[in-house]
Amino acid sequence: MDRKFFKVTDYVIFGLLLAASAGIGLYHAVSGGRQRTTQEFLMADRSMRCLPVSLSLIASFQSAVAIVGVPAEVYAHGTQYWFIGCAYVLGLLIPAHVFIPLLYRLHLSSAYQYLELRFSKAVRVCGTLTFIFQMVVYMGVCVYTPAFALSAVTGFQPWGAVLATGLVCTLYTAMGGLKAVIWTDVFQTAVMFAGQLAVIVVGVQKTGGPAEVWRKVWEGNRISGLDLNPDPTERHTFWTLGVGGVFLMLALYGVNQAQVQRYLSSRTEREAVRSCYMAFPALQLALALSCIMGLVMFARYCGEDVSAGLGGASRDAMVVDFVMDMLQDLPGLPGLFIACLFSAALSTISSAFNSLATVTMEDLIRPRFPAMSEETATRLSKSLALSYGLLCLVMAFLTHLMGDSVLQVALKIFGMVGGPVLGLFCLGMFFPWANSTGAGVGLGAGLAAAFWVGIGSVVTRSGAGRAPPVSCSAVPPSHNSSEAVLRAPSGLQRFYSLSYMWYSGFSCCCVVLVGLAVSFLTGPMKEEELTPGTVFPLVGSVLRFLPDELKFCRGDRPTASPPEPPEPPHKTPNGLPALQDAGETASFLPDRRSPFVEYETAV
Ligand SMILES: O=C(O)CCCC[C@@H]1SC[C@@H]2NC(=O)N[C@@H]21
Ligand code: NA
Repeated sequence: MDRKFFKVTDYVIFGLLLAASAGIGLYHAVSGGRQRTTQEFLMADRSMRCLPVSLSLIASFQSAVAIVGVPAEVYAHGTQYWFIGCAYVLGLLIPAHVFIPLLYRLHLSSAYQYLELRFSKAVRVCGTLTFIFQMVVYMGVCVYTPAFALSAVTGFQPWGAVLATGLVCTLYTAMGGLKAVIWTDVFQTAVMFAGQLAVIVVGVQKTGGPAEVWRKVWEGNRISGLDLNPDPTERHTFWTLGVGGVFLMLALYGVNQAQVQRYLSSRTEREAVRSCYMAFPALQLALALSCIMGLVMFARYCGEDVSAGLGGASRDAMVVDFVMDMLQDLPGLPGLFIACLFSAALSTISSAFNSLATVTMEDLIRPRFPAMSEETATRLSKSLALSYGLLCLVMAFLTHLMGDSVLQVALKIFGMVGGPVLGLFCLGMFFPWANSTGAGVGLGAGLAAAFWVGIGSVVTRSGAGRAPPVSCSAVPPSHNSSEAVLRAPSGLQRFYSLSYMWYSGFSCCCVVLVGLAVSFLTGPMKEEELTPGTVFPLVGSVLRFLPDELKFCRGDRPTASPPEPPEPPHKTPNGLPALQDAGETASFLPDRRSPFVEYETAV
């Protein structure tokens, strides 16, 4: 690939992006409460409205990985990946109506405090450490991707870009806290969409217009139909993306601290729920833009077949090469696209820093030093954000060694690590019998199973998903070509060929099944032992319809008239009685009130 160098205007645009991001961070460092308390630094004073929160929700898990990885995926395999958009429906509805109501009313700062309320301090620490591992590895991918894609085609010193990104990001995150992170996310999401749109408009125009692009992608068999193949080892089908993708979305938008912190920073529960709804169209737009970019790239290059010999990683770099090819004679636009790439990276990395600092503070440090003063805690939180910044630069280097397509690496991380954490929360919220031992053993089993299949698939090089040859004429769809027949794996080989899109669902179910089994073996939880508000009410109402002998440990309930209910709690918007008033923290002491929140109206 010939090296295309930036012109002055490109450097100016890119510099403006970094300056604007740093500026927003500085503004929040010197305005409002000047970030003097952890409530402001980590929780934005719980004052955020739904618009910035919804854009920040998108930005947190839409990084350069998606900007580069999705077009490369569509270029090589067609638009099958677009079906992950079907997972966004349940992937946002369930967080809005299950996770947010339950977590918001417990008035938490960290999602993992829930695990202590429901299970034990040990389970909370395990959940926190698992989250930290997931985000540190993911951050490495997010820092590495734009820097190396950029250096592949512009001679930009890669580690210089990594340092610039890391430093600017650490600067505004460590100074401006969650408010700065959310407002820079809003700005960076706008830059991200603008950059992708520019590439698509110019790309279509340079490839002979929409009709010509459509003809080439259609003949090149890049428009995938609805693939209902039930085989779980088939890399991308409607089932792996539309159903397996729901578990992936729940692992991110339901229980991941970066997203939960945004829900908890909303001024009311209704604002948090609304931000979930508003995230839906923005997520669909982001997905559409990156998939269309891949199609335009295919229409542009299908005759030149530049990607056949390339591996996953270099196919990612090809996307940036395509963009430079399209935009090089339009001054400022290459700079805009690079700004888009780095905006996507910055908004994800800053969210990761801030959520990592929050859980480290709230889940690991503060419980050990309860007497710590507010300003020490705030200063410590800022230095934590800084240290995580440096750690992610190290992780960026390790990513360099992975070699796979970055989209694949990121989605595997979410599956192998996010899935088990999702399982832990589901075990706690939907299965009242689950106890701490079950939760701990279940989490371990889920992680072990996920790493077994994940590492097994890398070691045996199975489930890689052959890319069909790239040519303009119609090529046979990849899944029924000859090597698929040869590839029919059996036994353990088949297990290793499980589509990585099933990792979240598979590991989540492992945690729940093992967790329940161990809980029943070691004595299931009794109703009175549960902290109020830690089990989702749906379970309570379902149990009410069960015949009495199946009722959850209610056998010992006195048959006399039940004790008079405590003063009726005031209602929340959706009819559920509020478990905790705003200021209260959830009571750790078991309470006579049933953990299944009885409520008059159906949800
Ligand atoms: O872009 C990244 O950094 C990670 C790849 C996308 C992560 C998942 S895919 C489904 C959901 N939609 C998004 O935009 N991000 C998450
Ligand atoms: Na992002």
